[in-house]
Amino acid sequence: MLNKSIMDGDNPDLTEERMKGAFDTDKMAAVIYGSEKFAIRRREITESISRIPQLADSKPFSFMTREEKISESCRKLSVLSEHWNQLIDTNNEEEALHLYREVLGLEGHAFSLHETMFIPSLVAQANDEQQEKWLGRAKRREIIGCYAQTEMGHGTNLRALETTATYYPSTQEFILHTPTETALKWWPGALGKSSNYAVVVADLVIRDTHYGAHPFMVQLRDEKTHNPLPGITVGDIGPKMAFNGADNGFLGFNQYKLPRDHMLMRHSRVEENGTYTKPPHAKIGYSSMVKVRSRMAMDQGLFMVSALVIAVRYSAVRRQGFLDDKSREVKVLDYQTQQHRLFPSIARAYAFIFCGFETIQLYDQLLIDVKNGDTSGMSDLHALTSGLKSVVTHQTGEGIEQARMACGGHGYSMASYISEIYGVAIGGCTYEGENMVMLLQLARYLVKSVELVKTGKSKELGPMMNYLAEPDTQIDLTSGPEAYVKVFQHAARRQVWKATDKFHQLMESGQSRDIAWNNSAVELTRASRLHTRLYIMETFIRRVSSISDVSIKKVLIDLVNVHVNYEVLDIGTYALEHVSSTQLDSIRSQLYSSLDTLRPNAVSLIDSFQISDMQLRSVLGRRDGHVYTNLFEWAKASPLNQTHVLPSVNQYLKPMMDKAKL
Ligand SMILES: CC/C=C\C/C=C\C/C=C\C/C=C\C/C=C\C/C=C\C=C\C(=O)SCCNC(=O)CCNC(=O)[C@H](O)C(C)(C)COP(=O)(O)OP(=O)(O)OC[C@H]1O[C@@H](n2cnc3c(N)ncnc32)[C@H](O)[C@@H]1OP(=O)(O)O
Ligand SMILES: Cc1cc2nc3c(=O)[nH]c(=O)nc-3n(C[C@H](O)[C@H](O)[C@H](O)COP(=O)(O)OP(=O)(O)OC[C@H]3O[C@@H](n4cnc5c(N)ncnc54)[C@H](O)[C@@H]3O)c2cc1C
Repeated sequence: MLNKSIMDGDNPDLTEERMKGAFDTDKMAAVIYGSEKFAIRRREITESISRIPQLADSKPFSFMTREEKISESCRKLSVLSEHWNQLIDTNNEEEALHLYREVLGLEGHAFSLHETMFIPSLVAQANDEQQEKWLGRAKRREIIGCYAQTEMGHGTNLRALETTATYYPSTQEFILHTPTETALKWWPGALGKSSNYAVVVADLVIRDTHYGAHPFMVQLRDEKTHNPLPGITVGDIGPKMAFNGADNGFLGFNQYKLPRDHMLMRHSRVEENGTYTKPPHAKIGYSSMVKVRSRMAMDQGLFMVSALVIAVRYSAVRRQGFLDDKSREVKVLDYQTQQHRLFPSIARAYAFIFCGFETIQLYDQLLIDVKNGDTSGMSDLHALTSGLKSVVTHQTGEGIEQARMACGGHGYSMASYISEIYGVAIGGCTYEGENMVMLLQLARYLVKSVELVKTGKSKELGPMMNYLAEPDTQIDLTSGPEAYVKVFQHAARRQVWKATDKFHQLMESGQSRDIAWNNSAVELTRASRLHTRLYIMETFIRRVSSISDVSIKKVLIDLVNVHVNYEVLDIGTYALEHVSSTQLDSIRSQLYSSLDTLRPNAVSLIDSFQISDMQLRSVLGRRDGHVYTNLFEWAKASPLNQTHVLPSVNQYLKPMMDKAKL
């Protein structure tokens, strides 16, 4: 049996799809998750969780109020705390994240920022003594932490953060203060009600000199009573578009005293007498953001996959309309439009995850290099992850929304759960740097790279930038996926040079640097997107080329073909400058035939992600495919259906109708 999801009693339409799969889904899982070892560990963890009934949702999550969701996730966290060491290797971040996803899903929880930003901030920013003091406690979850940087008035422009940390040598203390309403910390996940500690980013002030954003370890609540400490105002910012299981919060300080050694001092220092030592790289304090951005291709890929698991499985059991055979309605997955809606997103999800593995490794390496005093890789990774986070979040949003529409009416129901996935994923366009802003960060790097080429310093180009110095060449589209890479290289190079030229010309015409930049910004963001999409395509092809298993490689090449054809058509207006409209027509035909080729493996490709029903929380996406019976059961569980007549009917509608009858 190649598709390891096949089980007796499943919907026969799904079983039929799984029987068609031409590759072993366990082997594909090993490719997706980077190693056979981790793919096996994922399955073992999922299996162990299923043997602990208290870890299951106590009722359908979509019917819970916000308060119930928060309480439910805390209940599960307390159950988890009894089993942590048996379930996972607690030093393995990927195992921990898998456990969180399986048990707590994606709507957020008390530890939402603890693993992803609080601990990483301590790892990257605290010195050895500080790590000794806090890291163990954080890892053992004796304390709960978050990352409090954004303020009501400023999130993007970190240089304008208003919260101050003023150092007084006489007492060897910092005074944290929130000088205005707009200086309130606003948005940090799990800050409002759960966390008792935070890494707070504040403007360091010593003897009236402002040194800018620096991280501080701050206790917010009493460890015994959990009450806010004197001088601290903290609370929840209210319901959001999604992610409502998390208590994103506000935080204000009223002349709050903090001992000197609570500034995280691995890279910059304040001595007892107030002498300041600056860090080896000006932006080293931003590393927690780079860490999260380096994870986002992977995490967003998994969000998109969740929506696709639901939409593809449902499309295989949903029958509507006819093709040739008029005796039985077809699976909607057989419609070309449905395939065109879903398959390119499957390809992107695979591509994002492969990129994600690469950037996570790059961050881990950078962390080691920085600890050894080498900060030279920071700019490259900042540029790469800034572009990648922006492109993947945007395309993930598009892909999830298409998946929702691909499920027709039931896709709009919370029974599909796709709207929740969409709401959570789309937050990624904003958090960790608003997408336009981050595309412009990459653009700075691209412009500098063109300037290097223009001044004959191509040898100094960073990784992935050499193509900017190469001349356009003839493209032979019959030469395989590499030809499509060439199309992207041509298009990205042309756009990067065009945007840079525009920026330079505007400055030469007398505009200041900042105004010229702003007047070139749309073209610059286009350049960043093309460059990033080129990187995604190259990584995808490189990863697939490295695979040795024949059946896995074959289906992934089919997926690459969908990807390259779709992507080139998607940038048609840029591509037309390098390929003819006749060539584009032939790419279109190839795309349609690549959709056809992929069709028999569609269900196995998404099954290979091995996302459990517990995590999916979707009636439409159930592994067994028994959608309709369970849809009815799900609706019956609605609180509205627990009584035949609602109090509001007796209170308002009935009197109104009775009055109308008089
Ligand atoms: C969730 C956890 C648990 C389990 C997970 C399990 C399952 C997942 C399921 C659910 C999770 C779902 C959702 C998660 C939910 C919530 C999200 C979580 C966290 C969110 C956190 C946050 O949002 S934290 C706040 C983030 N804020 C930002 O990103 C702010 C953006 N702004 C900036 O970064 C900066 O202000 C700026 C870079 C835009 C500008 O900085 P500035 O100092 O002004 O610098 P510039 O003048 O522009 O540039 C000067 C040079 O410096 C270079 N630079 C800038 N930054 C860096 C850097 N980081 N590294 C290296 N170099 C850098 C820049 O390029 C310039 O270089 P030049 O050479 O051109 O001069
Ligand atoms: C779900 C979620 C979770 C979050 N979690 C945390 C957290 O844990 N900790 C934390 O500290 N923060 C958190 N945040 C805050 C988040 O990081 C910020 O909202 C984000 O960085 C964007 O900043 P902003 O809100 O100031 O947007 P703004 O900068 O006000 O953006 C508004 C508009 O202005 C544009 N704009 C701004 N500056 C420029 C520029 N220089 N050039 C061109 N256009 C520009 C943007 O593109 C956007 O269109 C979270 C946010 C969300 C939504």
